[in-house]
Amino acid sequence: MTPAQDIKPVAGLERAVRNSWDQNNLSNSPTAFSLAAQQQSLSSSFGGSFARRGSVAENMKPLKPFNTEDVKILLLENVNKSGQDILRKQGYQVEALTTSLPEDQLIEKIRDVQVIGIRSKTKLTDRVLAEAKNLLVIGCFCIGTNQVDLEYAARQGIAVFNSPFANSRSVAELVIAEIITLARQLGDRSNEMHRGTWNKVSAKCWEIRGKTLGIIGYGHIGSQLSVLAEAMGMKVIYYDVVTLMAMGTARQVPTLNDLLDEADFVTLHVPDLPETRNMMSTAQFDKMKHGAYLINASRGSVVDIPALIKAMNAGKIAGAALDVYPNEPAANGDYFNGSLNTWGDDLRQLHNIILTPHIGGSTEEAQRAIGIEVVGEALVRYINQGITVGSVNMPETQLRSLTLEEENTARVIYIHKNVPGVLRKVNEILGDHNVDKQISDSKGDVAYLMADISNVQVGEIKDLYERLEALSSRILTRVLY
Ligand SMILES: NC(=O)C1=CN([C@@H]2O[C@H](COP(=O)(O)OP(=O)(O)OC[C@H]3O[C@@H](n4cnc5c(N)ncnc54)[C@H](O)[C@@H]3O)[C@@H](O)[C@H]2O)C=CC1
Ligand SMILES: O=C(O)C(=O)COP(=O)(O)O
Repeated sequence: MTPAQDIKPVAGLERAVRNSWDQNNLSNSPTAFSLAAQQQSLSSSFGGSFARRGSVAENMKPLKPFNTEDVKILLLENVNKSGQDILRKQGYQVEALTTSLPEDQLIEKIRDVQVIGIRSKTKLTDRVLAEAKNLLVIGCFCIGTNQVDLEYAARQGIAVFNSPFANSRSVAELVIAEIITLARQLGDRSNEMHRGTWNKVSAKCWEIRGKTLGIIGYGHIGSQLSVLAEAMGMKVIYYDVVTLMAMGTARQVPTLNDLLDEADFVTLHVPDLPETRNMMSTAQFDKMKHGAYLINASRGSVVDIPALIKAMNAGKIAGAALDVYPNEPAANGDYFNGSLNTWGDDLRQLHNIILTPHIGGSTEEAQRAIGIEVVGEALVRYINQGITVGSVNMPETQLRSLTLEEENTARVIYIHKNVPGVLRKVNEILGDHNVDKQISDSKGDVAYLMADISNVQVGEIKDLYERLEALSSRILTRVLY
């Protein structure tokens, strides 16, 4: 059973109508989750077609106490079927596309959906998110979240989730393969054979045993790689901005230059941040050992490609493997056609360079695991129960899952500006009912409040909802029951 099957939607009044941070520019027009529709689903829930008390077996089924089929989900970039299946089983409307979309088409589609699932290519900028009036949640079916304006999303009340380590192993294994491939010039030999040339050489081909691997960024991927590399007889050093426990006999070095001085192979596993942009450029290549190798499977922004080309042409760098690039296309097809990158042709001419199309995390195992994790442990729990554990841009809050046995109970979710006095006003409104549990936390400008209230009648929910919506601190109100 997937975790998502345990998370039942709580029956409910859902409203995705949102105010933007600037209350004056707001559209309050009802959406797919309009009040009328909610009331309709509400009355059908209580009109006998939906029994609140059911057998355990009945409760194991994906229930539809509110119209889950009203929830529209757009999945881009070939999100794995494992995730799609769970969403469809929940009853949501799922549209799954194999590619990313150009911005104008993305804007057109995002206006209409409550949930979007993306991978590393789709850029959810403030410009795009400003149009996403119905969006409740973004699922990044990958590790990196640099493609989403996380702060802007939070200020719009849109939670963002990712899969923090389900593809780490796949990346680490790819890098191991690349280290050996570069050390033995396998790419060149294979290309020669494909062209019909037998070129048996041992000059400048090496074992990796006893060589030093320098890992920049010792997080999930860097530390996995460290273990694999040591098992193959390499010495491992690493550089990270934080002090981290070494795996095995690896050793943290204090500066990037220390790492570049010592390493035979340098591999990058840092996120895309202002501080990591072009962190490998001319000065860093100059610092590397003569005949060292460079591997980048992190983000294309981290390596200055023209500087790498120069260092390789000068013979300073003996080989490189690139999985990521500054501009990556939205779909499979032509890439090095000269229009995207002026350096494309120069890169392709180099010897002993492995160029892969951002496939570090592209294995069956990783994609299946990511699909299940992002959907089951993030999206469904968030849509159905408002739980934000694992969110990368909202405070992490959790109350135990509400069950359908709990009569006259509602879960209030109130995402609001993190300003003084909000809790007092919210509690004045909730105070007419019995507040069983409440949790509130903030992250930067945004705070997230969850409260389970009992002794609330269905007829009272609309009023409760409207009073919360009227508060000036409000970003998004949801009442689930
Ligand atoms: N090629 C591919 O298909 C994939 C690429 N990635 C990329 O790999 C990156 C790393 O992934 P994880 O290891 O899971 O991330 P992580 O967050 O676990 O580790 C990143 C490490 O980099 C360190 N770091 C941050 N800034 C630094 C700096 N300026 N200098 C040195 N260290 C710094 C952090 O302290 C952290 O320890 C992701 O952010 C993503 O962009 C991730 C998965 C697949
Ligand atoms: O997980 C990541 O951050 C990756 O870079 C993998 O991206 P992808 O899912 O292959 O678009």
